[in-house]
Amino acid sequence: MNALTLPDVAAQAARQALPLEWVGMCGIALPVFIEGQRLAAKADAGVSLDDGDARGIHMSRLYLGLETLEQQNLSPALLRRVLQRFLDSHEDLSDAAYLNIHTDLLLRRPALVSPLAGWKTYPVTVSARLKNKVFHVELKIDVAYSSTCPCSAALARQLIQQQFVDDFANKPLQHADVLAWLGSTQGIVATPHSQRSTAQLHLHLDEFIDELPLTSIINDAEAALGTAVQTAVKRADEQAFALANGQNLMFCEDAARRLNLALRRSPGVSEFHVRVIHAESLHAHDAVAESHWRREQP
Ligand SMILES: Nc1nc2c(ncn2[C@@H]2O[C@H](COP(=O)(O)OP(=O)(O)OP(=O)(O)O)[C@@H](O)[C@H]2O)c(=O)[nH]1
Repeated sequence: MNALTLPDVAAQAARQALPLEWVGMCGIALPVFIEGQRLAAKADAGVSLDDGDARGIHMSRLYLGLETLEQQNLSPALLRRVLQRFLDSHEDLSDAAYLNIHTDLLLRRPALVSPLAGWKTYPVTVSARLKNKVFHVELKIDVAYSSTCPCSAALARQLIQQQFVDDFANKPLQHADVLAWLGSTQGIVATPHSQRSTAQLHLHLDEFIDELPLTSIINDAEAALGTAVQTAVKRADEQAFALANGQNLMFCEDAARRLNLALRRSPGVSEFHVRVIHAESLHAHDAVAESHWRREQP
């Protein structure tokens, strides 16, 4: 056996005494359980280094502190336990502990009309912090949806009206002729442009919340928008999607306002910031709107 002890550089004094706000590891691969599903995740784990004289933190203790995340459903209570373990393993060094978990939530979504269903991924980040015994959790969720430009729709309708005037001027209107005209590209001469769009939701949760309201927030956001992107699609579903788009024409401002009004009613949410991005098909750039809300303190 080697009688030499292993050198421990972290235990040495720092060359330049200075506290640090965050020290840790980013991008640690691990499985997590969310709503009963085992998902591949990446974790960022860190603590503050308040003892400015200490050379370093103990990375391995943070790494090992993540172990319980593999076995139990991700909940605020579990996150708090992990953060407390970070602090307990860094007594006299750290006052604050941080954990981000990045994953893709997989939800099975039904088709609009047909009995089909399929999977959709929602990029999610769960961020937790424990500082001076105050625990804080935030969620970031991306929700994809379709937006049809209301201006483009109005301009297209005007062209269709103009075409109607041209095609039926000075002619007695026959029901069958009008019906055929309505079903032709010669009659419906223009269509509005739509784009795949993303709502980036950043939510602060109440301190004593029991569960992470991931699915309910996604459901609230998709219901508010009315045009969530679909999974398995037959023609009947596509037609229902066309109707949903026609009945939910949206500028990015409309989408941001809809989300704001819906999310402020979501239980357990104390504050949020919404950013919607319409990846325009009219332009080569995006249309973007942001909105913020914070519950008033009683
Ligand atoms: N603090 C720190 N450690 C690092 C860094 N990069 C790699 N490490 C390594 O992380 C490893 C684990 O550190 P510790 O947790 O202190 O390991 P240990 O001293 O064997 O474990 P304990 O006995 O629990 O303190 C060490 O081998 C460090 O060299 C860094 O930038 N900072």
